[in-house]
Amino acid sequence: MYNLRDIKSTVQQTADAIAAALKIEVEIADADLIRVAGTGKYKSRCGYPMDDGFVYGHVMKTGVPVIIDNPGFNELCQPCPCRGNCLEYAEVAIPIRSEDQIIGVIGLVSFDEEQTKRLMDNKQSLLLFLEKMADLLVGKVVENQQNHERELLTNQLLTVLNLLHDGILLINDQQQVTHFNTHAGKLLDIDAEQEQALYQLLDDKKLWKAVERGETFSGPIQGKRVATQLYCDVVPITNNGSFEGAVVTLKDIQQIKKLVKEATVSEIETHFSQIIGNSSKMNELKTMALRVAPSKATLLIQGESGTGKELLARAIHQSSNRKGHAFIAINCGAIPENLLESELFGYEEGSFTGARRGGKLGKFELAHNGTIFLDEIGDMPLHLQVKILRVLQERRVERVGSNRSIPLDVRVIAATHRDLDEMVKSGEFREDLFYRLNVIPLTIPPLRERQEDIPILIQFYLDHYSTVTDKVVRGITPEAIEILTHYPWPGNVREMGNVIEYCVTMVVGEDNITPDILPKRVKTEPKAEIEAKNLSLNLKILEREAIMKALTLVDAEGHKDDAAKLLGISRATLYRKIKDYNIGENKTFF
Ligand SMILES: Nc1ncnc2c1ncn2[C@@H]1O[C@H](COP(=O)(O)OP(=O)(O)OP(=O)(O)O)[C@@H](O)[C@H]1O
Repeated sequence: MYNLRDIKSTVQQTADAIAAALKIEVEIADADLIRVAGTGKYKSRCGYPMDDGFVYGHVMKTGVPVIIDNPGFNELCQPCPCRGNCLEYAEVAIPIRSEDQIIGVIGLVSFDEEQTKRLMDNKQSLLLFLEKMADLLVGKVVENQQNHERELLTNQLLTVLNLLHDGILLINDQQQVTHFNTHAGKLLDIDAEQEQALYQLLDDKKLWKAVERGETFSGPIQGKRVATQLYCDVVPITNNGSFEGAVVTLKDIQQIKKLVKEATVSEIETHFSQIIGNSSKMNELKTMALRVAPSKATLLIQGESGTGKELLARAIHQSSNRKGHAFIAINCGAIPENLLESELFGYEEGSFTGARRGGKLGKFELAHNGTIFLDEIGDMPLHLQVKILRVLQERRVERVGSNRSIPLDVRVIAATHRDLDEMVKSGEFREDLFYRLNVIPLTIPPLRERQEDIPILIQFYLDHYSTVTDKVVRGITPEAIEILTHYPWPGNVREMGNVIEYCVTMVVGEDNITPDILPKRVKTEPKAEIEAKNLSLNLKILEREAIMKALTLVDAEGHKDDAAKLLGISRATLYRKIKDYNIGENKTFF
Protein backbone atom coordinates (compact mmCIF):
# COMPACT_ATOMS: atom_id res chain seq x y z
CA MET A 1 0.00 0.00 0.00
CA TYR A 2 1.38 3.38 -1.01
CA ASN A 3 1.58 6.03 1.72
CA LEU A 4 1.57 9.74 1.00
CA ARG A 5 3.47 10.38 4.23
CA ASP A 6 6.52 8.77 2.55
CA ILE A 7 6.67 11.71 0.15
CA LYS A 8 5.58 14.36 2.65
CA SER A 9 7.64 17.21 1.23
CA THR A 10 6.50 16.52 -2.35
CA VAL A 11 2.88 16.53 -1.13
CA GLN A 12 3.44 19.87 0.64
CA GLN A 13 5.07 21.36 -2.47
CA THR A 14 2.09 20.21 -4.53
CA ALA A 15 -0.35 21.77 -2.06
CA ASP A 16 1.61 25.04 -2.11
CA ALA A 17 1.67 25.04 -5.93
CA ILE A 18 -2.11 24.45 -6.18
CA ALA A 19 -2.85 27.13 -3.61
CA ALA A 20 -0.59 29.62 -5.39
CA ALA A 21 -2.20 28.89 -8.76
CA LEU A 22 -5.83 28.95 -7.60
CA LYS A 23 -5.59 31.28 -4.63
CA ILE A 24 -7.66 28.88 -2.62
CA GLU A 25 -6.50 26.97 0.46
CA VAL A 26 -5.51 23.36 0.02
CA GLU A 27 -5.25 20.36 2.31
CA ILE A 28 -4.15 16.86 1.45
CA ALA A 29 -4.90 13.86 3.69
CA ASP A 30 -3.64 10.30 3.51
CA ALA A 31 -5.70 7.08 3.70
CA ASP A 32 -5.80 7.31 7.53
CA LEU A 33 -7.14 10.88 7.28
CA ILE A 34 -3.95 12.30 8.67
CA ARG A 35 -3.36 15.76 7.19
CA VAL A 36 -0.08 15.34 5.27
CA ALA A 37 0.05 18.83 3.76
CA GLY A 38 -1.90 22.06 4.08
CA THR A 39 -1.77 25.74 3.21
CA GLY A 40 -3.01 28.86 5.00
CA LYS A 41 -4.83 27.97 8.21
CA TYR A 42 -4.02 24.31 7.75
CA LYS A 43 -0.27 24.62 7.35
CA SER A 44 0.39 24.39 11.09
CA ARG A 45 -1.99 21.45 11.52
CA CYS A 46 -0.11 18.94 9.36
CA GLY A 47 0.77 15.52 10.73
CA TYR A 48 -2.40 15.27 12.86
CA PRO A 49 -5.69 13.44 12.32
CA MET A 50 -8.50 15.56 10.90
CA ASP A 51 -11.24 15.60 13.59
CA ASP A 52 -13.67 17.18 11.22
CA GLY A 53 -12.84 14.97 8.25
CA PHE A 54 -16.38 13.72 7.59
CA VAL A 55 -16.41 14.90 3.99
CA TYR A 56 -12.95 13.40 3.33
CA GLY A 57 -13.96 10.18 5.06
CA HIS A 58 -16.89 9.94 2.67
CA VAL A 59 -14.60 10.52 -0.36
CA MET A 60 -12.20 7.86 0.92
CA LYS A 61 -15.05 5.39 1.33
CA THR A 62 -16.88 6.01 -1.93
CA GLY A 63 -14.09 7.21 -4.21
CA VAL A 64 -16.46 9.88 -5.55
CA PRO A 65 -15.55 13.62 -5.61
CA VAL A 66 -17.68 15.83 -3.36
CA ILE A 67 -18.58 19.49 -3.73
CA ILE A 68 -19.96 21.26 -0.66
CA ASP A 69 -21.33 24.76 -1.23
CA ASN A 70 -23.33 24.99 2.02
CA PRO A 71 -21.13 23.76 4.90
CA GLY A 72 -23.17 22.87 7.99
CA PHE A 73 -26.29 22.19 5.93
CA ASN A 74 -25.05 19.39 3.72
CA GLU A 75 -26.05 15.99 5.05
CA LEU A 76 -22.34 14.97 5.17
CA CYS A 77 -21.86 17.73 7.77
CA GLN A 78 -24.54 16.31 10.10
CA PRO A 79 -22.23 14.32 12.43
CA CYS A 80 -19.53 17.05 12.48
CA PRO A 81 -19.02 18.57 15.96
CA CYS A 82 -18.09 21.91 14.31
CA ARG A 83 -21.42 22.13 12.57
CA GLY A 84 -22.74 25.65 13.03
CA ASN A 85 -19.26 27.05 13.78
CA CYS A 86 -17.69 26.02 10.49
CA LEU A 87 -15.33 28.63 9.12
CA GLU A 88 -15.33 27.16 5.63
CA TYR A 89 -17.50 28.71 2.93
CA ALA A 90 -17.18 25.93 0.36
CA GLU A 91 -15.19 22.81 -0.29
CA VAL A 92 -14.22 20.51 -3.16
CA ALA A 93 -12.65 17.12 -2.36
CA ILE A 94 -11.42 14.45 -4.74
CA PRO A 95 -9.88 11.04 -4.12
CA ILE A 96 -6.22 10.27 -4.89
CA ARG A 97 -6.53 6.94 -6.61
CA SER A 98 -3.81 4.45 -7.44
CA GLU A 99 -5.34 1.66 -9.51
CA ASP A 100 -8.03 0.18 -7.26
CA GLN A 101 -6.77 1.77 -4.04
CA ILE A 102 -7.63 5.19 -2.66
CA ILE A 103 -4.53 6.49 -0.93
CA GLY A 104 -5.72 9.96 0.10
CA VAL A 105 -7.83 13.03 -0.59
CA ILE A 106 -7.11 16.49 -1.99
CA GLY A 107 -9.39 19.22 -0.71
CA LEU A 108 -9.83 22.84 -1.86
CA VAL A 109 -11.38 25.09 0.79
CA SER A 110 -12.64 28.65 0.49
CA PHE A 111 -12.76 31.00 3.47
CA ASP A 112 -14.39 34.05 1.85
CA GLU A 113 -16.84 35.05 -0.80
CA GLU A 114 -14.20 35.71 -3.41
CA GLN A 115 -12.58 32.31 -3.02
CA THR A 116 -15.99 30.67 -3.00
CA LYS A 117 -16.95 32.33 -6.24
CA ARG A 118 -13.73 31.18 -7.90
CA LEU A 119 -14.34 27.70 -6.62
CA MET A 120 -17.94 27.44 -7.68
CA ASP A 121 -17.60 29.18 -11.03
CA ASN A 122 -14.84 26.81 -12.17
CA LYS A 123 -16.01 23.60 -10.52
CA GLN A 124 -15.56 21.34 -13.54
CA SER A 125 -12.17 22.61 -14.68
CA LEU A 126 -10.96 22.60 -11.06
CA LEU A 127 -12.02 18.99 -10.65
CA LEU A 128 -10.07 18.10 -13.78
CA PHE A 129 -7.05 20.03 -12.55
CA LEU A 130 -7.17 18.32 -9.14
CA GLU A 131 -7.37 14.91 -10.83
CA LYS A 132 -4.16 15.72 -12.69
CA MET A 133 -2.53 16.81 -9.42
CA ALA A 134 -3.72 13.57 -7.79
CA ASP A 135 -2.18 11.55 -10.65
CA LEU A 136 1.04 13.45 -10.17
CA LEU A 137 1.13 12.54 -6.50
CA VAL A 138 0.35 8.90 -7.30
CA GLY A 139 3.23 8.84 -9.81
CA LYS A 140 5.54 10.25 -7.17
CA VAL A 141 4.50 7.87 -4.43
CA VAL A 142 4.80 4.87 -6.79
CA GLU A 143 8.23 6.01 -7.91
CA ASN A 144 9.28 6.51 -4.30
CA GLN A 145 8.10 3.00 -3.40
CA GLN A 146 9.86 1.50 -6.40
CA ASN A 147 13.08 3.30 -5.50
CA HIS A 148 12.79 1.99 -2.00
CA GLU A 149 12.23 -1.57 -3.25
CA ARG A 150 15.14 -1.27 -5.67
CA GLU A 151 17.37 0.00 -2.88
CA LEU A 152 16.33 -2.88 -0.67
CA LEU A 153 17.01 -5.39 -3.43
CA THR A 154 20.40 -3.81 -4.13
CA ASN A 155 21.29 -4.03 -0.44
CA GLN A 156 20.15 -7.65 -0.32
CA LEU A 157 22.17 -8.50 -3.44
CA LEU A 158 25.26 -6.72 -2.12
CA THR A 159 24.93 -8.60 1.15
CA VAL A 160 24.67 -11.88 -0.76
CA LEU A 161 27.64 -10.92 -2.96
CA ASN A 162 29.72 -10.24 0.13
CA LEU A 163 28.79 -13.57 1.61
CA LEU A 164 30.09 -15.44 -1.42
CA HIS A 165 33.46 -17.13 -1.32
CA ASP A 166 34.12 -16.09 -4.93
CA GLY A 167 35.27 -12.66 -5.97
CA ILE A 168 32.61 -10.87 -8.05
CA LEU A 169 33.11 -7.85 -10.29
CA LEU A 170 30.25 -6.08 -12.04
CA ILE A 171 31.47 -4.45 -15.23
CA ASN A 172 29.69 -1.85 -17.37
CA ASP A 173 29.86 -1.56 -21.15
CA GLN A 174 32.91 0.71 -20.80
CA GLN A 175 34.84 -2.08 -19.03
CA GLN A 176 34.67 -0.12 -15.78
CA VAL A 177 34.12 -1.94 -12.48
CA THR A 178 30.85 -0.61 -11.11
CA HIS A 179 30.63 -2.94 -8.10
CA PHE A 180 32.83 -5.53 -6.47
CA ASN A 181 32.31 -7.72 -3.45
CA THR A 182 34.57 -7.93 -0.40
CA HIS A 183 36.31 -11.05 -1.62
CA ALA A 184 37.15 -9.51 -5.01
CA GLY A 185 38.50 -6.50 -3.12
CA LYS A 186 40.86 -8.81 -1.24
CA LEU A 187 41.89 -10.90 -4.24
CA LEU A 188 42.66 -7.91 -6.44
CA ASP A 189 43.58 -5.29 -3.84
CA ILE A 190 41.02 -2.86 -5.26
CA ASP A 191 41.19 0.74 -4.19
CA ALA A 192 37.59 1.45 -3.21
CA GLU A 193 38.02 5.21 -3.64
CA GLN A 194 39.13 5.03 -7.25
CA GLU A 195 37.16 4.04 -10.31
CA GLN A 196 38.78 0.95 -11.78
CA ALA A 197 39.02 -0.29 -15.32
CA LEU A 198 39.14 -4.05 -15.77
CA TYR A 199 42.51 -3.98 -17.53
CA GLN A 200 44.05 -2.30 -14.47
CA LEU A 201 43.11 -5.24 -12.29
CA LEU A 202 43.43 -8.36 -14.42
CA ASP A 203 46.20 -9.25 -16.79
CA ASP A 204 44.76 -11.15 -19.71
CA LYS A 205 44.03 -9.83 -23.20
CA LYS A 206 41.67 -12.67 -24.03
CA LEU A 207 39.62 -11.77 -21.01
CA TRP A 208 39.46 -8.07 -21.93
CA LYS A 209 38.46 -8.96 -25.48
CA ALA A 210 35.73 -11.29 -24.26
CA VAL A 211 34.30 -8.58 -21.99
CA GLU A 212 34.52 -6.03 -24.80
CA ARG A 213 32.69 -8.26 -27.26
CA GLY A 214 30.15 -9.48 -24.76
CA GLU A 215 31.39 -13.07 -24.93
CA THR A 216 31.80 -15.67 -22.26
CA PHE A 217 35.25 -16.54 -20.99
CA SER A 218 36.66 -19.11 -18.58
CA GLY A 219 40.26 -19.69 -17.71
CA PRO A 220 43.20 -19.08 -15.44
CA ILE A 221 44.46 -15.51 -15.24
CA GLN A 222 46.82 -13.44 -13.18
CA GLY A 223 45.87 -10.56 -10.89
CA LYS A 224 47.89 -7.38 -11.61
CA ARG A 225 48.44 -6.05 -8.13
CA VAL A 226 48.53 -9.28 -6.15
CA ALA A 227 50.49 -12.32 -7.29
CA THR A 228 47.45 -14.57 -7.04
CA GLN A 229 46.64 -17.09 -9.73
CA LEU A 230 42.95 -16.81 -10.37
CA TYR A 231 40.36 -18.78 -12.23
CA CYS A 232 37.98 -16.43 -13.97
CA ASP A 233 34.53 -16.75 -15.53
CA VAL A 234 32.90 -13.99 -17.55
CA VAL A 235 29.17 -13.89 -18.17
CA PRO A 236 27.98 -11.06 -20.45
CA ILE A 237 24.82 -9.11 -19.63
CA THR A 238 22.64 -8.09 -22.56
CA ASN A 239 19.41 -6.17 -22.75
CA ASN A 240 17.24 -6.55 -25.85
CA GLY A 241 20.24 -7.88 -27.70
CA SER A 242 22.59 -5.02 -26.82
CA PHE A 243 25.61 -5.57 -24.57
CA GLU A 244 25.37 -3.74 -21.27
CA GLY A 245 28.18 -5.19 -19.21
CA ALA A 246 29.42 -8.38 -17.62
CA VAL A 247 29.76 -10.28 -14.38
CA VAL A 248 33.25 -11.53 -13.67
CA THR A 249 33.71 -14.31 -11.12
CA LEU A 250 37.12 -14.95 -9.61
CA LYS A 251 38.41 -17.93 -7.67
CA ASP A 252 41.80 -18.32 -6.05
CA ILE A 253 43.36 -21.31 -7.82
CA GLN A 254 45.34 -22.37 -4.74
CA GLN A 255 42.10 -22.33 -2.79
CA ILE A 256 40.32 -24.44 -5.42
CA LYS A 257 43.12 -27.00 -5.33
CA LYS A 258 42.95 -27.11 -1.56
CA LEU A 259 39.18 -27.54 -1.54
CA VAL A 260 39.24 -30.26 -4.21
CA LYS A 261 41.88 -32.08 -2.25
CA GLU A 262 39.99 -31.74 1.01
CA ALA A 263 36.75 -32.90 -0.59
CA THR A 264 38.08 -35.83 -2.52
CA VAL A 265 41.38 -37.01 -1.17
CA SER A 266 41.70 -38.64 2.18
CA GLU A 267 44.11 -36.76 4.33
CA ILE A 268 45.95 -40.00 5.01
CA GLU A 269 48.45 -40.36 2.22
CA THR A 270 50.19 -43.67 2.46
CA HIS A 271 53.32 -44.62 0.62
CA PHE A 272 55.00 -47.98 0.30
CA SER A 273 57.82 -46.71 2.48
CA GLN A 274 55.32 -46.61 5.36
CA ILE A 275 54.71 -50.34 5.09
CA ILE A 276 57.28 -51.62 7.53
CA GLY A 277 58.84 -55.01 6.90
CA ASN A 278 61.91 -56.36 5.11
CA SER A 279 61.16 -60.05 5.23
CA SER A 280 61.36 -61.80 1.89
CA LYS A 281 57.59 -62.34 1.94
CA MET A 282 56.90 -58.64 2.51
CA ASN A 283 59.47 -57.58 -0.06
CA GLU A 284 57.92 -59.92 -2.59
CA LEU A 285 54.46 -58.56 -1.77
CA LYS A 286 55.56 -54.94 -2.04
CA THR A 287 57.31 -55.58 -5.37
CA MET A 288 54.19 -57.20 -6.73
CA ALA A 289 51.94 -54.44 -5.41
CA LEU A 290 54.17 -51.72 -6.86
CA ARG A 291 54.06 -53.46 -10.21
CA VAL A 292 50.26 -53.65 -10.32
CA ALA A 293 49.65 -50.23 -8.76
CA PRO A 294 49.68 -48.20 -12.02
CA SER A 295 47.33 -50.61 -13.79
CA LYS A 296 43.54 -50.40 -13.72
CA ALA A 297 43.28 -53.98 -12.51
CA THR A 298 40.90 -54.95 -9.75
CA LEU A 299 42.81 -56.27 -6.75
CA LEU A 300 41.91 -58.64 -3.97
CA ILE A 301 43.99 -58.33 -0.80
CA GLN A 302 43.76 -61.26 1.54
CA GLY A 303 45.20 -61.47 4.98
CA GLU A 304 44.30 -61.87 8.63
CA SER A 305 42.88 -58.99 10.56
CA GLY A 306 45.43 -56.28 11.32
CA THR A 307 48.00 -57.36 8.73
CA GLY A 308 47.75 -54.03 6.92
CA LYS A 309 45.31 -54.66 4.07
CA GLU A 310 43.96 -51.12 4.09
CA LEU A 311 47.48 -49.72 4.45
CA LEU A 312 48.54 -51.63 1.36
CA ALA A 313 45.45 -50.53 -0.58
CA ARG A 314 46.17 -46.88 0.26
CA ALA A 315 49.80 -47.25 -0.81
CA ILE A 316 48.69 -48.79 -4.11
CA HIS A 317 46.26 -45.92 -4.69
CA GLN A 318 48.98 -43.42 -3.86
CA SER A 319 51.36 -45.04 -6.34
CA SER A 320 48.79 -45.04 -9.14
CA ASN A 321 47.84 -42.18 -11.41
CA ARG A 322 44.61 -41.91 -9.41
CA LYS A 323 46.49 -40.46 -6.46
CA GLY A 324 45.09 -36.95 -6.89
CA HIS A 325 41.58 -38.37 -6.57
CA ALA A 326 39.55 -39.94 -3.83
CA PHE A 327 40.38 -43.09 -1.93
CA ILE A 328 37.06 -44.20 -0.48
CA ALA A 329 37.13 -47.00 2.06
CA ILE A 330 34.00 -48.83 3.14
CA ASN A 331 33.86 -51.69 5.58
CA CYS A 332 31.14 -53.93 4.16
CA GLY A 333 30.99 -55.91 7.39
CA ALA A 334 30.46 -52.93 9.65
CA ILE A 335 27.37 -51.47 7.95
CA PRO A 336 23.90 -52.94 8.55
CA GLU A 337 22.75 -54.91 5.52
CA ASN A 338 19.75 -52.65 4.85
CA LEU A 339 21.97 -49.55 4.67
CA LEU A 340 24.85 -51.04 2.77
CA GLU A 341 23.20 -50.84 -0.63
CA SER A 342 22.46 -47.12 -0.41
CA GLU A 343 25.89 -46.46 1.11
CA LEU A 344 27.53 -48.11 -1.87
CA PHE A 345 25.30 -46.99 -4.69
CA GLY A 346 23.55 -43.88 -3.32
CA TYR A 347 19.86 -43.16 -3.71
CA GLU A 348 17.45 -40.80 -5.40
CA GLU A 349 15.25 -38.41 -3.48
CA GLY A 350 12.08 -40.10 -2.21
CA SER A 351 13.30 -43.61 -3.01
CA PHE A 352 12.41 -44.86 0.48
CA THR A 353 10.97 -43.55 3.74
CA GLY A 354 13.58 -41.48 5.48
CA ALA A 355 15.53 -40.83 2.26
CA ARG A 356 17.28 -37.50 2.41
CA ARG A 357 16.02 -34.58 0.27
CA GLY A 358 18.05 -34.33 -2.88
CA GLY A 359 19.14 -37.98 -2.59
CA LYS A 360 22.63 -39.11 -1.67
CA LEU A 361 25.79 -39.96 -3.53
CA GLY A 362 27.03 -43.49 -3.03
CA LYS A 363 30.63 -44.44 -2.25
CA PHE A 364 31.14 -45.64 -5.82
CA GLU A 365 30.24 -42.22 -7.20
CA LEU A 366 32.38 -40.51 -4.57
CA ALA A 367 35.30 -42.63 -5.70
CA HIS A 368 34.91 -41.56 -9.35
CA ASN A 369 38.37 -41.29 -10.94
CA GLY A 370 39.84 -42.71 -7.74
CA THR A 371 39.82 -45.97 -5.84
CA ILE A 372 37.15 -47.70 -3.78
CA PHE A 373 38.37 -50.01 -1.05
CA LEU A 374 35.76 -52.66 -0.27
CA ASP A 375 36.97 -53.98 3.07
CA GLU A 376 35.55 -57.25 4.39
CA ILE A 377 34.09 -58.08 0.99
CA GLY A 378 33.45 -61.59 2.36
CA ASP A 379 30.67 -60.07 4.50
CA MET A 380 28.84 -58.67 1.47
CA PRO A 381 25.30 -60.13 1.19
CA LEU A 382 24.71 -62.21 -1.94
CA HIS A 383 22.15 -59.83 -3.50
CA LEU A 384 24.66 -56.98 -3.33
CA GLN A 385 27.41 -59.17 -4.70
CA VAL A 386 25.38 -59.26 -7.94
CA LYS A 387 25.25 -55.48 -8.02
CA ILE A 388 28.98 -55.15 -7.36
CA LEU A 389 29.64 -57.60 -10.18
CA ARG A 390 27.51 -55.50 -12.51
CA VAL A 391 29.42 -52.35 -11.61
CA LEU A 392 32.71 -54.15 -12.27
CA GLN A 393 31.50 -55.43 -15.63
CA GLU A 394 29.67 -52.39 -16.93
CA ARG A 395 31.60 -49.64 -15.17
CA ARG A 396 28.30 -47.92 -14.47
CA VAL A 397 26.27 -47.46 -11.32
CA GLU A 398 22.55 -47.08 -10.70
CA ARG A 399 21.35 -45.28 -7.59
CA VAL A 400 18.66 -46.94 -5.47
CA GLY A 401 15.27 -45.77 -6.78
CA SER A 402 16.61 -44.70 -10.18
CA ASN A 403 17.00 -46.44 -13.49
CA ARG A 404 19.50 -43.94 -14.84
CA SER A 405 22.91 -45.50 -15.03
CA ILE A 406 25.88 -43.26 -14.34
CA PRO A 407 29.24 -44.00 -15.99
CA LEU A 408 32.11 -44.49 -13.57
CA ASP A 409 35.85 -44.75 -13.64
CA VAL A 410 36.71 -46.45 -10.37
CA ARG A 411 39.41 -48.88 -9.44
CA VAL A 412 38.19 -51.53 -7.05
CA ILE A 413 40.43 -52.97 -4.37
CA ALA A 414 38.65 -55.55 -2.24
CA ALA A 415 39.97 -57.11 0.94
CA THR A 416 39.03 -59.90 3.24
CA HIS A 417 40.36 -61.93 6.13
CA ARG A 418 38.04 -64.79 5.17
CA ASP A 419 38.80 -67.65 2.85
CA LEU A 420 36.76 -66.58 -0.18
CA ASP A 421 37.66 -69.76 -1.98
CA GLU A 422 35.96 -71.77 0.74
CA MET A 423 33.03 -69.38 0.74
CA VAL A 424 32.58 -69.90 -2.99
CA LYS A 425 32.46 -73.65 -2.41
CA SER A 426 29.91 -73.31 0.35
CA GLY A 427 27.80 -70.99 -1.81
CA GLU A 428 28.26 -67.96 0.45
CA PHE A 429 30.21 -66.04 -2.16
CA ARG A 430 29.47 -65.79 -5.87
CA GLU A 431 32.03 -67.57 -7.97
CA ASP A 432 31.76 -65.05 -10.84
CA LEU A 433 32.44 -62.14 -8.47
CA PHE A 434 35.31 -64.01 -6.88
CA TYR A 435 37.02 -64.42 -10.25
CA ARG A 436 36.34 -60.80 -11.15
CA LEU A 437 37.91 -59.60 -7.93
CA ASN A 438 40.70 -62.08 -7.85
CA VAL A 439 42.30 -60.88 -11.09
CA ILE A 440 45.42 -60.02 -9.15
CA PRO A 441 45.47 -61.55 -5.69
CA LEU A 442 47.76 -60.12 -3.04
CA THR A 443 48.15 -61.99 0.22
CA ILE A 444 49.66 -60.35 3.26
CA PRO A 445 51.27 -62.99 5.45
CA PRO A 446 50.44 -62.92 9.15
CA LEU A 447 53.13 -61.55 11.43
CA ARG A 448 53.97 -64.94 12.91
CA GLU A 449 55.00 -66.09 9.44
CA ARG A 450 57.53 -63.29 9.04
CA GLN A 451 59.19 -63.13 12.40
CA GLU A 452 62.15 -61.23 10.98
CA ASP A 453 59.82 -58.18 10.60
CA ILE A 454 58.97 -58.17 14.29
CA PRO A 455 62.06 -56.32 15.62
CA ILE A 456 61.79 -53.51 13.07
CA LEU A 457 58.08 -53.14 13.72
CA ILE A 458 58.84 -52.99 17.45
CA GLN A 459 61.35 -50.21 16.81
CA PHE A 460 58.90 -48.43 14.50
CA TYR A 461 56.17 -48.41 17.13
CA LEU A 462 58.63 -47.50 19.91
CA ASP A 463 59.66 -44.40 17.98
CA HIS A 464 56.07 -43.63 17.08
CA TYR A 465 54.63 -43.85 20.60
CA SER A 466 57.63 -42.13 22.20
CA THR A 467 56.92 -39.17 19.93
CA VAL A 468 53.17 -39.29 20.40
CA THR A 469 53.36 -39.56 24.20
CA ASP A 470 56.42 -37.30 24.43
CA LYS A 471 58.21 -39.91 26.50
CA VAL A 472 61.84 -40.95 26.26
CA VAL A 473 62.20 -44.74 26.31
CA ARG A 474 65.76 -46.03 26.23
CA GLY A 475 65.00 -49.17 24.27
CA ILE A 476 63.85 -52.74 24.66
CA THR A 477 65.86 -55.60 26.05
CA PRO A 478 66.80 -58.64 23.87
CA GLU A 479 64.77 -60.85 26.25
CA ALA A 480 61.65 -58.79 25.65
CA ILE A 481 62.24 -58.85 21.87
CA GLU A 482 62.65 -62.62 22.07
CA ILE A 483 59.27 -63.00 23.79
CA LEU A 484 57.56 -60.70 21.30
CA THR A 485 59.13 -62.53 18.37
CA HIS A 486 57.67 -65.84 19.49
CA TYR A 487 54.25 -64.54 20.35
CA PRO A 488 51.75 -65.65 17.61
CA TRP A 489 50.19 -62.17 17.16
CA PRO A 490 46.61 -63.14 16.36
CA GLY A 491 45.82 -59.43 15.89
CA ASN A 492 48.95 -58.96 13.80
CA VAL A 493 50.50 -55.51 13.33
CA ARG A 494 47.52 -53.74 14.88
CA GLU A 495 47.95 -55.77 18.04
CA MET A 496 51.67 -55.11 18.06
CA GLY A 497 50.99 -51.37 17.92
CA ASN A 498 48.71 -51.70 20.93
CA VAL A 499 51.26 -53.77 22.87
CA ILE A 500 54.07 -51.29 22.28
CA GLU A 501 51.81 -48.37 23.17
CA TYR A 502 51.01 -50.18 26.43
CA CYS A 503 54.72 -50.77 27.15
CA VAL A 504 55.71 -47.15 26.41
CA THR A 505 52.99 -46.00 28.79
CA MET A 506 53.99 -48.45 31.53
CA VAL A 507 57.75 -48.00 31.46
CA VAL A 508 59.00 -45.88 34.35
CA GLY A 509 61.46 -43.07 33.67
CA GLU A 510 63.79 -43.39 30.73
CA ASP A 511 64.22 -47.11 31.18
CA ASN A 512 64.30 -50.07 28.83
CA ILE A 513 61.24 -52.16 28.08
CA THR A 514 61.90 -55.41 29.91
CA PRO A 515 59.87 -58.67 29.91
CA ASP A 516 58.14 -57.75 33.15
CA ILE A 517 56.56 -54.71 31.47
CA LEU A 518 55.06 -56.74 28.62
CA PRO A 519 51.32 -57.48 28.87
CA LYS A 520 50.56 -60.78 30.57
CA ARG A 521 48.95 -62.42 27.55
CA VAL A 522 52.11 -61.93 25.51
CA LYS A 523 54.23 -63.67 28.14
CA THR A 524 51.86 -66.47 28.91
CA GLU A 525 50.69 -67.71 25.56
CA PRO A 526 48.11 -70.40 26.34
CA LYS A 527 49.25 -73.94 25.65
CA ALA A 528 46.34 -74.60 23.39
CA GLU A 529 47.39 -71.79 21.14
CA ILE A 530 50.92 -73.13 20.88
CA GLU A 531 49.56 -76.53 20.04
CA ALA A 532 47.20 -75.08 17.49
CA LYS A 533 50.08 -73.18 15.98
CA ASN A 534 52.18 -76.34 15.73
CA LEU A 535 49.25 -78.26 14.33
CA SER A 536 48.70 -75.60 11.71
CA LEU A 537 52.37 -75.75 10.88
CA ASN A 538 52.06 -79.47 10.46
CA LEU A 539 48.96 -79.06 8.37
CA LYS A 540 50.81 -76.64 6.15
CA ILE A 541 53.60 -79.15 5.65
CA LEU A 542 51.02 -81.78 4.83
CA GLU A 543 49.28 -79.42 2.43
CA ARG A 544 52.54 -78.55 0.64
CA GLU A 545 53.34 -82.22 0.28
CA ALA A 546 49.86 -82.97 -1.07
CA ILE A 547 50.16 -80.22 -3.66
CA MET A 548 53.57 -81.40 -4.79
CA LYS A 549 52.26 -84.94 -5.04
CA ALA A 550 49.28 -83.89 -7.13
CA LEU A 551 51.46 -81.85 -9.45
CA THR A 552 53.82 -84.78 -9.91
CA LEU A 553 50.92 -87.08 -10.68
CA VAL A 554 49.58 -84.88 -13.47
CA ASP A 555 53.20 -84.02 -14.27
CA ALA A 556 52.78 -81.65 -17.16
CA GLU A 557 52.52 -77.93 -17.59
CA GLY A 558 48.98 -76.81 -18.41
CA HIS A 559 47.32 -79.60 -16.50
CA LYS A 560 46.92 -77.75 -13.26
CA ASP A 561 43.16 -78.09 -13.57
CA ASP A 562 43.58 -81.82 -13.07
CA ALA A 563 45.89 -81.27 -10.09
CA ALA A 564 43.34 -78.85 -8.57
CA LYS A 565 40.59 -81.43 -9.09
CA LEU A 566 42.67 -84.10 -7.45
CA LEU A 567 43.21 -81.82 -4.47
CA GLY A 568 39.59 -80.70 -4.34
CA ILE A 569 40.45 -76.99 -4.61
CA SER A 570 39.97 -74.38 -7.30
CA ARG A 571 42.60 -73.66 -9.91
CA ALA A 572 43.04 -70.15 -8.46
CA THR A 573 43.68 -71.51 -4.98
CA LEU A 574 46.14 -74.02 -6.37
CA TYR A 575 48.09 -71.25 -8.07
CA ARG A 576 48.09 -69.20 -4.92
CA LYS A 577 49.26 -72.10 -2.81
CA ILE A 578 52.00 -73.02 -5.30
CA LYS A 579 53.22 -69.46 -4.91
CA ASP A 580 52.75 -69.37 -1.13
CA TYR A 581 54.69 -72.57 -0.65
CA ASN A 582 57.30 -71.52 -3.16
CA ILE A 583 56.84 -74.73 -5.17
CA GLY A 584 59.01 -74.79 -8.34
CA GLU A 585 57.16 -75.30 -11.62
CA ASN A 586 59.34 -77.76 -13.48
CA LYS A 587 60.61 -79.82 -10.60
CA THR A 588 60.01 -83.48 -10.09
CA PHE A 589 58.80 -83.60 -6.55
CA PHE A 590 59.60 -87.15 -5.58
N1 LIG B 1 53.53 -53.33 7.63
C1 LIG B 1 53.02 -52.35 8.38
N2 LIG B 1 53.77 -51.30 8.70
C2 LIG B 1 53.30 -50.32 9.49
N3 LIG B 1 52.07 -50.32 10.02
C3 LIG B 1 51.26 -51.34 9.71
C4 LIG B 1 51.69 -52.41 8.89
N4 LIG B 1 50.69 -53.28 8.77
C5 LIG B 1 49.66 -52.79 9.48
N5 LIG B 1 50.01 -51.62 10.04
C6 LIG B 1 49.18 -50.82 10.93
O1 LIG B 1 48.30 -51.69 11.61
C7 LIG B 1 46.99 -51.15 11.72
C8 LIG B 1 46.00 -52.07 11.03
O2 LIG B 1 46.21 -51.99 9.62
P1 LIG B 1 45.03 -52.13 8.55
O3 LIG B 1 43.80 -51.47 9.07
O4 LIG B 1 45.57 -51.72 7.26
O5 LIG B 1 44.82 -53.69 8.64
P2 LIG B 1 43.68 -54.55 7.97
O6 LIG B 1 44.32 -55.80 7.53
O7 LIG B 1 42.97 -53.75 6.94
O8 LIG B 1 42.78 -54.82 9.22
P3 LIG B 1 41.24 -55.34 9.24
O9 LIG B 1 41.20 -56.62 8.47
O10 LIG B 1 40.99 -55.55 10.70
O11 LIG B 1 40.45 -54.25 8.62
C9 LIG B 1 47.07 -49.78 11.11
O12 LIG B 1 47.32 -48.86 12.14
C10 LIG B 1 48.26 -49.86 10.17
O13 LIG B 1 48.85 -48.61 10.00
